[in-house]
Amino acid sequence: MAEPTSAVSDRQGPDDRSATGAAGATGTSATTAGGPDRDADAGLVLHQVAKTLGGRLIVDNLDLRVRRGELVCLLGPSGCGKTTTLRMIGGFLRPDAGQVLIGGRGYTTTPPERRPTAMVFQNYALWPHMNVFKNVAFGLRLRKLPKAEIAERVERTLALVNLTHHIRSFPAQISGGEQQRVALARALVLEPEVLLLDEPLSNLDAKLRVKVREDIKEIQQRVGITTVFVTHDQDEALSISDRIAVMNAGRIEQYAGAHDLYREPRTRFVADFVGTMNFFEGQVRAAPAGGTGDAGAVVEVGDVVVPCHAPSALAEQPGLVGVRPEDVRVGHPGGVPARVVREVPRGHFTEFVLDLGPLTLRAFVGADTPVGQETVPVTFGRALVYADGKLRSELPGGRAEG
Ligand SMILES: Nc1ncnc2c1ncn2[C@@H]1O[C@H](COP(=O)(O)OP(=O)(O)OP(=O)(O)O)[C@@H](O)[C@H]1O
Repeated sequence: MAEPTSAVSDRQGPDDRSATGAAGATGTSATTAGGPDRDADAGLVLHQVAKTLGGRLIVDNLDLRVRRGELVCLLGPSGCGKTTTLRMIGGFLRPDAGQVLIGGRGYTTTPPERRPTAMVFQNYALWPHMNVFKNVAFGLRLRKLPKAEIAERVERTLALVNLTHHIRSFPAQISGGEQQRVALARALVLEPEVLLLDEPLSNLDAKLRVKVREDIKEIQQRVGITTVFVTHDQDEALSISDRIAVMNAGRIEQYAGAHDLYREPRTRFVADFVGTMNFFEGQVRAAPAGGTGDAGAVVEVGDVVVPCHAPSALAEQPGLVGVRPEDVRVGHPGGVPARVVREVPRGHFTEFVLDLGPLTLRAFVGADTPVGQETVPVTFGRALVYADGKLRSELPGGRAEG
């Protein structure tokens, strides 16, 4: 097990003193054109970080800036390079190129134990023969801190994660969620500048995962610690992050808050990966005068013409159109008739599967929408238009998207 790391006391990171290893690891000032952001207010900066493993480029010139105290999720499908990126931040892997800065200091080539970072692993990596106190105290003992200080810091941290009552328990005597909180305490007790979490909830059942992720968020906010959290679970990322970096094939496709990521996915990949999206080939045009009520545009899919209130762009040619299920509006006047294929009650909303001739759509509608009808009128609230995999957001006359 790698031991989490100690804080570095002077303003310079070790990279600034010993220029070895990764390309460009040293001496770049904040004012250098194209250089990294050395702003000490940036909790963590990755600048053009790259890594090849087994002859494959796994992380591809990645840039990331995490503000002090911010919780950022690296979200992406299996194999996209999330863990590799996290391991480079923690010092367990050395980048082939690029720079890692923490609090404005360079740490690109610094070993894990000399970085102001601490990692929480997927499998907790607790020592089974040590009780909770000893597990949490382990890193402080290695640092040979005085006994009284160790006891004080361990007790304070266990109180923070609400585990004081288990201080003498062994890992096998506590639940999975509690074990995860011990792992968190073991990282936090070192008072790192950056906390790294690698799929920390994947060993927990679904209900407990929700509870523990809320605990982690609450503790992270209370401590105000800069945090990078790796997950492939979009629900987890959307619910706890200040910002989310969506990764695909070693690159960040989009870096934004949960709301923007969901409402304004900049690429087809993000639109598809985050949430549910109806995608189809269609043409988005200005509405013919007087034809579609108050909708300013229409989406044409074959012979079907659906009124649309807020398209991201109008296009002369058919292209890829994306409509979120909650933007498929059911029961509005002026809509085109759609056959109801299926209605699935989902508690606070109902999922409709709708047949519009050339198109099958999913719609999420309020639980108060009448059910049991054969056909329903359909309009679109918002439609996103993608060209070459990228969101088109220009509208004629500079009209902003509604
Ligand atoms: N030491 C290695 N040698 C060769 N290939 C590796 C090595 N470590 C990782 N890889 C490959 O790099 C790719 C990215 O791995 P990484 O663990 O970063 O992905 P990830 O996004 O965290 O995925 P997951 O969600 O499945 O953990 C994978 O295809 C993996 O097989």
